Order: sequence, then C-alpha cells, then structure tokens
Amino acid sequence: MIYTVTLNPSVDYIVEVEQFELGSLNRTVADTKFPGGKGINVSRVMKRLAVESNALGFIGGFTGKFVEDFLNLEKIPSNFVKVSGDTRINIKLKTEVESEINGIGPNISEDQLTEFFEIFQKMTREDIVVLAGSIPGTLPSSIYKEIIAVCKEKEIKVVADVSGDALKEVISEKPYLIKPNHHELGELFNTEIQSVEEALVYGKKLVKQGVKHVIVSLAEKGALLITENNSYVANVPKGKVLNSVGAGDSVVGGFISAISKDYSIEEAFKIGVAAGSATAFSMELCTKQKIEELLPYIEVNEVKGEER
Ligand SMILES: Nc1ncnc2c1ncn2[C@@H]1O[C@H](COP(=O)(O)OP(=O)(O)O)[C@@H](O)[C@H]1O
Ligand SMILES: O=P(O)(O)OC[C@H]1O[C@](O)(COP(=O)(O)O)[C@@H](O)[C@@H]1O
Repeated sequence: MIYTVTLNPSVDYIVEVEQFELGSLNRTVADTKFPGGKGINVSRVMKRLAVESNALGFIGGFTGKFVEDFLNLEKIPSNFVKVSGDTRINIKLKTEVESEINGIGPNISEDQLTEFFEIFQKMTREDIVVLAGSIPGTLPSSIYKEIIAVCKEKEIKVVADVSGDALKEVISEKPYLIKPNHHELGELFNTEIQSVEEALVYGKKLVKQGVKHVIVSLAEKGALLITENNSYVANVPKGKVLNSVGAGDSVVGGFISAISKDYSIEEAFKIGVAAGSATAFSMELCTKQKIEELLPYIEVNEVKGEER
C-alpha cells in the first residue's frame, strides 16, 4: 500500500478577482473549494491513475470534515487522526498573478501524535510512505525525521515533497525520492536557480548525499530527474495555465503511480511531468485523459557526457 502523509491538510479556497486592489473591497468573479495539502493531492492524482493509496495525517473541524467527505466521495481510503481545531483554509488568489496564503494549521497534542505513530506499526517493507507538505505549528520540526526513522526500521521506501528546513532534515535521511521545484532547490543551497543546467548541478549534489531520485521541476522551463547513474531532462508541453495549485503534487502522484506499475524510470518521469502540466492546464487536478493527451508532447532525454 502507498500511504500519503499530510500533516497539515487544507481546504484550498481558490478566489478569482479582476484587478485586485489592496486595501479596497474586492469582489470575486469566481471561487471554488477543494481539499488540499500535498499528500492529499498525491492520493487524488494516484486514484485518477487507478493506484490505491491511504491518506494519513491530522484533520479537524468543519473544514476537516469537508476534506474527509471529499475523499470518501472519490473512494480514497483515509485514516486521519482527529484534532479539535479546524483544518486550515489556504487562500489561492488569482488575479493577473497567483498569490497564496497558507495557514499554520491546528494544534496537535502528544496523544494525537502517539495515535498517528501507531498507524505505522501495521506497515511492511512492501509499503511506500509519501511525506508531503508543511508541518503544523505545534509539531516539532524533527517530525519528518522521526517518521523516517520508523520507516527505516521497517525498510519502507520514503518519498518526500517538503520544503525549507524540513527538506534539509529529510535529505540527510536519504529518501527514495524528493521533488523540489527550482526555488526550493536554490533555497537549500542559498542560491538562485534559473535554468535546467544550474538545477542539474545542485540536484546531483543531493544524489551524492544519498537521495536515490531527485526530480527538480522548473515550471514552464522543464524538469530534471537525477539518479545515481543517470540524469534525464524533460520539456513541458505548451498550454494555458489555469490553476497551478497541486501541479507539483501531480508530478509526484504521476511518478509514483507509474513506478508502482513497474514502468521504467524514464516513462515514470514522463508521466509525472505530464500529470504536472495536465493539472496546471486545468482548474482542478489532472485527469487520466488530460495526462494521456499531453504525453506525446513530452520528450525525455538522457543528459550525456561531461554534463552528467
Ligand atoms: N507554465 C507551465 N507550463 C506547463 N507546465 C507547467 C507550467 N507550470 C507548471 N507546470 C507543470 O507543473 C509541474 C510542477 O510545477 P512547478 O511550478 O515547477 O512546481 P510546484 O508546483 O511544486 O511549485 C511542472 O513540472 C510542469 O509539469
Ligand atoms: O503544506 P504547505 O507547504 O503549506 O502547502 C499546502 C498547499 O500546497 C498544495 O498542496 C499545492 O501544492 P503544489 O502547488 O506545490 O503542488 C495545496 O493544495 C495546499 O494549499
């Protein structure tokens, strides 16, 4: 079984405003709500690709109920620990540009954390754990390290889609896959990454540090997959971006789905990129049909010679 862990789920409130004016009353031209949080998006994308997963994490309140009901409706099994505060609402403001306000998340008690860790007891080495998203304010920043320690004992593969300090912590644990975007990769090395070539240099450093697979997404500029023996570069298809929320999560969901179906690493990478772009070109998360439509427009090439 693939378990996705979203410590800090959300209701994503997507608001469209024409000519937004700071400090004034603005009215929406459209708004929608979706369950969010990185692991939850990964589970939803995998479901669309007919790969089962179990969504774990902490939810609470009326917003938590919205998330749980939505997953039930999509027949995605979940086993969330219930907390007393409300699951956060993340605002995604679409004007001429996209802006986001992500909440800090509800309080999580010691007992609730213990309950969460108990779920890992039944996992086995055939399982995969996807750790994704931010850490709620009341949990220690070492939480991902603690989860990985439990996974290591059981020889469970760990995928991590996290950023900032959490990413630093996770890298030292040598996960199976990480997927920073180019900003997150740059932040890790205190630099700015603008191109695929620059991303390759820093992505390779992470593989040298023991991460098995590094996917670096660079939005419209393409994506990279770096493994111990090879590096691959992919273009992304051209299209109109409607809503990029969840695009990165879709790359992870697409890649893991394909790996779990024993596709080659290049093919899995291509499906991941197609899923990312299919989400970016949709109002909601990608569908299988949209992914399949985009696949012919994506080329994956091995990076050869010196550059490798
Ligand atoms: N402008 C775009 N055109 C085509 N695909 C895009 C675009 N922006 C994002 N994507 C797709 O979404 C993926 C993730 O986007 P990116 O912005 O790099 O990551 P994140 O969403 O994690 O910040 C990309 O690899 C690509 O497949
Ligand atoms: O946990 P964080 O880092 O605050 O991110 C949560 C947000 O990220 C998302 O999972 C989208 O992530 P991506 O756009 O990076 O794929 C939203 O659904 C959610 O609001």
